[in-house]
Amino acid sequence: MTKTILRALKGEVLPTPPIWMMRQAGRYLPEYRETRAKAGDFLSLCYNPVLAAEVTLQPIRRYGFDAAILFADILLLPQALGPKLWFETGEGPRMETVTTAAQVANLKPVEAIHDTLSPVYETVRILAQELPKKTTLIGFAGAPWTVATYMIAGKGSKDQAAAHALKAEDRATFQALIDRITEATVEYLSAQIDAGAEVVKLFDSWAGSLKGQDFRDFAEAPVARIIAALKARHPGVPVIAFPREAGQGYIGFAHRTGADCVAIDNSVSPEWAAANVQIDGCVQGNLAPEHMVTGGQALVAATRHVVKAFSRGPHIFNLGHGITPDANPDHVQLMIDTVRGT
Ligand SMILES: Cc1c2[nH]c(c1CCC(=O)O)Cc1[nH]c(c(CCC(=O)O)c1C)Cc1[nH]c(c(CCC(=O)O)c1C)Cc1[nH]c(c(C)c1CCC(=O)O)C2
Repeated sequence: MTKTILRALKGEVLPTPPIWMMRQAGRYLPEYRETRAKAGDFLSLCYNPVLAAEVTLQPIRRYGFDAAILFADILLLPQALGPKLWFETGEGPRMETVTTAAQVANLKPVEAIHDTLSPVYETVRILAQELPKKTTLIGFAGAPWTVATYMIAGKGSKDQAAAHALKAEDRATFQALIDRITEATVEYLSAQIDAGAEVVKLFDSWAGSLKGQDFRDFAEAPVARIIAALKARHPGVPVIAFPREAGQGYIGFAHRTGADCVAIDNSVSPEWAAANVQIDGCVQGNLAPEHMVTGGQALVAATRHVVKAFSRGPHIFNLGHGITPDANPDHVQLMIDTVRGT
């Protein structure tokens, strides 16, 4: 019996959509907070295969999601290319910046990433052993544009101004950085697949700030390159792409990149996404994560709305973005029960 997530990714319309949740292993769960405290800090947790596998399994045990997503972070890959990475408590990630031709040239060669990232592959191997037979294991990486925004600014930013400035002022350096991340991402995801990942997902959290030709060049082209390289090496391993807040850019995204599924954020309606994106194949999404905080009848109604809007095509139920630390674990259960009709 093929796993439900893999069936949906092949284009099958299932009577009940399979379900998982972005950031399903995270601070809203007391058992996550406990394991994270044991690990010391977030990065130590990411690089501890036994504990990273443990937090990946926690939401599977508690809720029986149809997929588990490897516990790691999109910033581990740039860290493996050389720049220092740390997390400021209460503020988020900080990185050593890469903004000059010399700094791009000084990044470690792509083959060197495995020295840093081998614990992540070990986490995948543990999970491939320990997950229930019906649960799909999803590996992931950041898409090159989003990873580049953190490398260039050295932190998260609302408008990605530093990356847009480098793109405008030193196109060759910007392109060289995108190319290096693209090549490293192929090796990183390929190693995750070799270790046992059955699906991989590319997170382009800041795709929405790329407009017009920039969207084609930096949200689509690098993702298309990664998918083509992965398909050549691992035919049959599906790829989910998440060009968050792409808006009109969602239309035809699967065709132009080769993605098997497009994940949709909650700034567009499920009806719009069904009519414009799901016509090309499987979609994932797109309940607003705020419902995991507020719960109640509004959650039930919004969940039914998403399920119904996507019911005529292949669909994987998910949130439109990650669940937040202030979410209530009981509301997650209510969402799952509503989707599954139990
Ligand atoms: C932009 C981005 C990052 N990381 C990620 C993205 C893309 C998706 C998105 O847009 O949310 C992706 C990511 N981060 C994490 C995962 C693990 C798998 C999952 O459960 O989805 C995944 C897939 C764990 C994490 N990554 C992070 C946490 C919280 C860390 C903690 O325990 O303190 C988790 C569980 C930290 C992180 N990591 C990052 C930021 C900006 C932060 C700080 C923000 C925050 O505190 O929520 C970078």
